[in-house]
Amino acid sequence: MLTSSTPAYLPGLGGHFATEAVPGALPKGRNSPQRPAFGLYTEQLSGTAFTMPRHENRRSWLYRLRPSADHRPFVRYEGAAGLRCETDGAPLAPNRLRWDPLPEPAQGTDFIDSLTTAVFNRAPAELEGVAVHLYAANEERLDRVFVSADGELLVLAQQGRLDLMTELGRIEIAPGQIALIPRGVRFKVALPDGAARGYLAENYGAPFRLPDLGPIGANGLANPRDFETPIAWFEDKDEPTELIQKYGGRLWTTTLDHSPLDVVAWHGNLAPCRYDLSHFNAIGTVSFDHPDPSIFTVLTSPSHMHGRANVDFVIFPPRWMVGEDTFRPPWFHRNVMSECMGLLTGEYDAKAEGFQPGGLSLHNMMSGHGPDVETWRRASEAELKPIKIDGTMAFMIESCWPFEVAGEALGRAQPDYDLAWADFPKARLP
Ligand SMILES: O=C(O)Cc1cc(O)ccc1O
Ligand SMILES: [Fe+2]
Repeated sequence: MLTSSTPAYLPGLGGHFATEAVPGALPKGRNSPQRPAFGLYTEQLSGTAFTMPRHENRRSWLYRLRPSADHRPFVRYEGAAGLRCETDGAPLAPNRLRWDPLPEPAQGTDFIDSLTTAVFNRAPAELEGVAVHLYAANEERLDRVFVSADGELLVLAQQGRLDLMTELGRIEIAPGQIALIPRGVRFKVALPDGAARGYLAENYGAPFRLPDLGPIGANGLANPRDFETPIAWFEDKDEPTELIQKYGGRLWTTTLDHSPLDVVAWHGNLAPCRYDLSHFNAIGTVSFDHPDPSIFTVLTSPSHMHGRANVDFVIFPPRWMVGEDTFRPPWFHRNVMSECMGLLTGEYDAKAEGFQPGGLSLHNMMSGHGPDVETWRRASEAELKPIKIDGTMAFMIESCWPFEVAGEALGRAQPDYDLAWADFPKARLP
């Protein structure tokens, strides 16, 4: 049995896993025996309605030291002042926006208190929409556990590793790797490098899944075997532990007399996982034209309209550009979908400057955008030999619902982003 302090993982996405940290903890042949082994408590964690069709049904069975029902009332949590899906009250303007990375956090800022909302749409109770938050932490607080009842969390590490100690196991991610934490799964965050920065997309809607591949065939893009789910891990800790829950867009707190990360064994298909974006099998043109960025979809959360995503998580990874007679960077476009982009490392091929790693941009429904003037000039004049776009990883959280801008974030936006598209020379007719 694996007992080392290094997390161990089970490969695959969408499978049914069974794992126990103590031999004999997992019941055999049934979910809720009369007397579970060692006096463990049985709990079903449902990520979809009981009645969802089988291929979309997500739930796991947890066997834990204490039932998670054992807690006193939650009261409002007053920290994490930046985690607010609220506007400044003004109507949403059809402006393009871009942000520099978050400023240095004050000393002693942990992961939870560092969470800062940038953009959001819909509301948790609608079970649709997504919020994009950033984190920049420099303090480890292992006596505090976080959980979002509002949505599934997609964690994108940009600087510094995270050790996500979840109820279902421990996940380590380094910059360029992502983690997916299902709605309702509790976790605390260790910072092996002492500090960390990154992004958090909180998906209120249908759980993320791999996109259909259509004519691409049975393989490609993100392959299921590259996702890794942790084996069961738990802590047996009878010490005061603060449990901070995001619920209805607000934060709530209660203090337990034990760690809630006490799941000794579990089985099912609702579990956290991680994925290294360098495993993404990028597909692009080998003839001409710049394809739609949907070819770079890692994960999708469908909306109720077939083919139109509640959220697509899209990346722009290192890749060869070989298109002939083609303007190779992203074209000018106006999109019915709304695009929020971040940059994990390197440079993004549509922007010559101003879009920094750790930064964010917003191009909402029907906002004209695309290459900045410098990128347009270079790409229009470039010799079209094969070139490798390397050392870069941008991503997009694309949603069918236009994003609102958090009041606090609006004040931090770059004042002159529109200038990225000023001074294009006018076309000359014959
Ligand atoms: O706007 C962006 O930079 C994202 C994007 C990239 C691309 O290659 C095509 C369309 C698109 O929206
Ligand atoms: Fe775009």
